[in-house]
Amino acid sequence: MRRWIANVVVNVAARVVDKTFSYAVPDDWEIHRLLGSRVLVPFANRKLVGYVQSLTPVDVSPPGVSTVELKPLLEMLDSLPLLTPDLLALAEFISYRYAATRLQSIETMLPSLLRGMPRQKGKDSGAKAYPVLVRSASLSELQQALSSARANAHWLKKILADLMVDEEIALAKWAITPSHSSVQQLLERGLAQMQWREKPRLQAFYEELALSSKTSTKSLPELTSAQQRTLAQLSQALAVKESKTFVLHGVTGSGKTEVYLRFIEQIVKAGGGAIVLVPEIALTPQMVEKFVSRFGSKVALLHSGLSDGERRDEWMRLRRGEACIAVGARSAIFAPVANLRLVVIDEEHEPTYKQEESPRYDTRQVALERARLCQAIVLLGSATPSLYAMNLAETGKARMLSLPQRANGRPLPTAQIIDMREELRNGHTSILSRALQEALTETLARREQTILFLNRRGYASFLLCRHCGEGVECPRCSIHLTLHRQGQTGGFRLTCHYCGYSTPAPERCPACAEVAMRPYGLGTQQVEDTLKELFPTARILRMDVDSTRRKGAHKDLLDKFMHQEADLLIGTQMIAKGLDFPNVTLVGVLNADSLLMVPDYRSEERTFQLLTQVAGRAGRAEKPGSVLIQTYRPEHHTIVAAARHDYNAFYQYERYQRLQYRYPPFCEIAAFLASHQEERYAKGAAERFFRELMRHPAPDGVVVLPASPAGLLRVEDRYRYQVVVKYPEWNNVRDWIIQAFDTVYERMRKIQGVCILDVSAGRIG
Ligand SMILES: Nc1ncnc2c1ncn2[C@@H]1O[C@H](COP(=O)(O)OP(=O)(O)OP(=O)(O)O)[C@@H](O)[C@H]1O
Ligand SMILES: [Zn+2]
Ligand SMILES: [Zn+2]
Repeated sequence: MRRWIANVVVNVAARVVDKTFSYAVPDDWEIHRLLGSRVLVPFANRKLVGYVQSLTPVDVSPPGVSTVELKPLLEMLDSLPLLTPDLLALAEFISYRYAATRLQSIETMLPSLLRGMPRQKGKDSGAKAYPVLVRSASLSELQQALSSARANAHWLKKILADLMVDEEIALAKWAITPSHSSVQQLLERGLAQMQWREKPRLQAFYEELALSSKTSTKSLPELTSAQQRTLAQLSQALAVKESKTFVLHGVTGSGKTEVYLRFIEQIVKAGGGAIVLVPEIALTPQMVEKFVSRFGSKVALLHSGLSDGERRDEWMRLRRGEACIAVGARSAIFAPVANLRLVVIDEEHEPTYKQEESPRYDTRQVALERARLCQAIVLLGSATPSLYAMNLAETGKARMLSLPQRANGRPLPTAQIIDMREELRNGHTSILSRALQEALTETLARREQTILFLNRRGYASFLLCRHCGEGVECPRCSIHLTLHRQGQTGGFRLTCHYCGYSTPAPERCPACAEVAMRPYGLGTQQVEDTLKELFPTARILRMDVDSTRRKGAHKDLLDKFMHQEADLLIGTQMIAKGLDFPNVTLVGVLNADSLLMVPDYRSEERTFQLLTQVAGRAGRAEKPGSVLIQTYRPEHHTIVAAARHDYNAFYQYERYQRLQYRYPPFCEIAAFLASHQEERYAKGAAERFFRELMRHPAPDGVVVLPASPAGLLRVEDRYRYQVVVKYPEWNNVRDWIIQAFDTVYERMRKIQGVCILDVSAGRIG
């Protein structure tokens, strides 16, 4: 007789219990439902929830005598296992690759309502059950039943005819209840079965969208030859069924989305599933609409804008196979899509694909692993592929696909660099150069639309005393407070963009008490003011974190702009991504330099990406577009390359720099962060970690930078120190790093109790 041992990840957060615990599976349990399910286990005199990570058979002879003395599992908590085998394997990968605990890795995959102890579905669960009839006989049997039905059995004939078309139909279609005599007859004769389905709250949304766009789906555009070529290569890879990675480099407006849609259509027709990742779903409503209107409720949306209940419902629809396309932000990479054939990462270069809390995974890397486990395809799409993606292609781990022209055959907008030093020399101090003012005037006169991009929200970057030169810092973070105006006419406040601290803007300098405070550094609110003065009749919208706090505000603003109820849209990077407005012919970048000044090895890459994305919003339909880039550094190679749409020039230069100074993708970076309310503890912990590392010889090719203050020394009242390690490959350094980490982690926990050490492994891009 065969018995089973269940290896369980128990719901205890401590790092010391980061292992699986073994329990005996009671003999009468259904083993096939157990793997990946939640179970109740006895643990240190308590009953805790755990996740069954694996099952081990034990051959027991003679029957009834166990070779191991294990406590038995107490209860199975899921009727359908939450985690499929590929997700269980992926969780293992994540805890190994990003130095996270097994529990963290599993829980990061699940919607919060499906973590830990199952909750009773309360009023808010939203999932309402509705009855469906499911065909349970062959078509010929149904045909037979239909032809032998009595002439006046209208209902029966109608239902039978419908069931021959659709395998499953909601009773609502015929507006009848389960007790209807025709239904009862079908059930008795075994021709159909009654089942209950949960109705997700988002269903109404899907139905509405699908209806409103019925007309547009009829007229799908004919693919361009480049799109056709791309699709053909993807289809070929799909046919072989092995894991392949593609980097799709398509200029802005080249029709990447259409390629995703057509490819997914093929996949779904063949019974496969897909995951489509977008940087931030709230910022890409147009993308979501395209998917839902093409695929209806086969799409499940997964993102942070949903309520917990909605997220759970959407997740379960995928798990039960009712939906097969997951569209969502970063964490949708863990969507339980069955028969997964494709993962699309749109705008793969976006920083939001890196999770900045434990487990600190890079979505692109997780996607590659998941695809490997499922023999699926990964498609990394971008107008400005990241250095990471390009490196995959160069090292033979991915293949390049390209869409070098806009889908409608229109040229990319011409871009002009405006030298702001020249403006100043000529006595023009306005935030808008003369050229941009003129272009704006003309665009307004033509009744076309303009987008102005500025990378800073609020009114001004900071307040500075003209008398003593002091600024105002956040009392809890080592950063200057940003000046904000409340409402259209309200007073001014100083706000911390890190911790949210806010205080009325002082009239007198807090340091010297002089009335000499002046704002410096342009913010979106100030630009809005200036534009209202310059163009009093223009209709202006502002889009940034502050103007889009209300749920749905983002979409409302975009809809307004889309319906041409405004002439001018001012915004932060929120407006850079994926928007497709046909009437926008002018794009202005107010201060390209502010992007370059961020002290980070990625700031030039980021600048190039943002400038290209923003510029790409202009002239997307029939009318030609133009782009004006204001800068104090007109010769900077990044700005020049972006203005020329010269990706390759930028890429070659940047690649050389990264190689020369050894930065990702030519190595990986792991950072260890120690933080504490008292500076000496944070510093001490980081130093201790450094010493602990040094006690063992470093593997080849590893560089360790000694403990130093993190980018921002203090955030939310905690001092932060870090140790940075550069290494060629995680496999070779993992054990060396983890032993030092665990040692220091334990010691610090015991000595100071509150000192947190955080490990961030594997910065790859
Ligand atoms: N084959 C085609 N013929 C005509 N128009 C097309 C075709 N394919 C896509 N389009 C249209 O071209 C526009 C740009 O397409 P899409 O938004 O997919 O581009 P994209 O490559 O994702 O651009 P971006 O990177 O700027 O977001 C859309 O309005 C889309 O409907
Ligand atoms: Zn002062
Ligand atoms: Zn702060």
